[in-house]
Amino acid sequence: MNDMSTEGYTTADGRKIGGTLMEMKNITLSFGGVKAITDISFDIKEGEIRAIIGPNGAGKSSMLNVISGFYIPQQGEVWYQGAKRPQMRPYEVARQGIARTFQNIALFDGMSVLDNVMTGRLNHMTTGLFAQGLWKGKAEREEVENRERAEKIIDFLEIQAIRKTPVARLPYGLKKRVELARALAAEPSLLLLDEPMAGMNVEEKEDMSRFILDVNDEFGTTIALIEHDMGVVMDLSDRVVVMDYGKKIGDGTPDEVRNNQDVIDAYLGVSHD
Ligand SMILES: Nc1ncnc2c1ncn2[C@@H]1O[C@H](COP(=O)(O)OP(=O)(O)OP(=O)(O)O)[C@@H](O)[C@H]1O
Repeated sequence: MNDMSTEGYTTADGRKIGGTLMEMKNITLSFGGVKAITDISFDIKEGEIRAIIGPNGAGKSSMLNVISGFYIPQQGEVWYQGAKRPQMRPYEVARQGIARTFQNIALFDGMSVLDNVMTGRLNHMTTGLFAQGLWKGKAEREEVENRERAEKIIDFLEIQAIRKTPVARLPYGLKKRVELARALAAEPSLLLLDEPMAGMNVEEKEDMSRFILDVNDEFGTTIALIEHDMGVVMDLSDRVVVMDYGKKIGDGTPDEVRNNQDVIDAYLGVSHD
């Protein structure tokens, strides 16, 4: 059965957005007595930058974890590339082309930037150790391709100068960029960013915003990001889902969401720089 909408749209800045890539249908997720997500539905279209925002504890991380297969909702369906997704482990979701970054950086601290980015290529290594022994040529070709791809992304995100540096020595903002590089190395169809700007200073936030826009523009990558800070995402996103206490209270373009009374109420008294 194909439930994929072909309906796209054109953004205010003239970019063409395609049909539905992912659809969350009536998702409900509880932890014991705590309902983290209550009956939420929304879609993500090909090529768009889609944000999920909301105050503390709204359920944003839980939703990202449902998309990436870390949490299995008690109710609802996840549709991806036109098919209902069966229950899957996170590594299987990753193999389907969904890559993510984490709120708390999850890199290999002792390894160089290049080696960390190379770990993003693991899903593209078809030759296992045994096969590498039998078909040395194929394994070598694959290694060269993987390296070329990693280097291309390193150039693109302007981290060439630190490609040999162990990640542990990098400042926070650069670590976040390396994490983005690693996720991109997987050539994802859908890139999930978990609070990519959290803990950053204004300049780092501006850099990260620019890289997110450039990635979307250059590689056509569909991006879904969650963010606490409403101001940051409004300039960046094509459409925004707003969550509050596990419920969806708004969904639309940044302008629509900004003028939504429920959203204004939810954010009143909540500081967001
Ligand atoms: N593993 C868990 N076990 C129990 N409760 C959880 C778990 N994860 C989240 N929750 C609860 O679910 C609700 C939603 O949390 P979630 O982390 O998804 O919100 P959030 O919008 O991402 O918040 P923040 O902006 O603070 O990161 C909260 O009440 C939280 O305490």
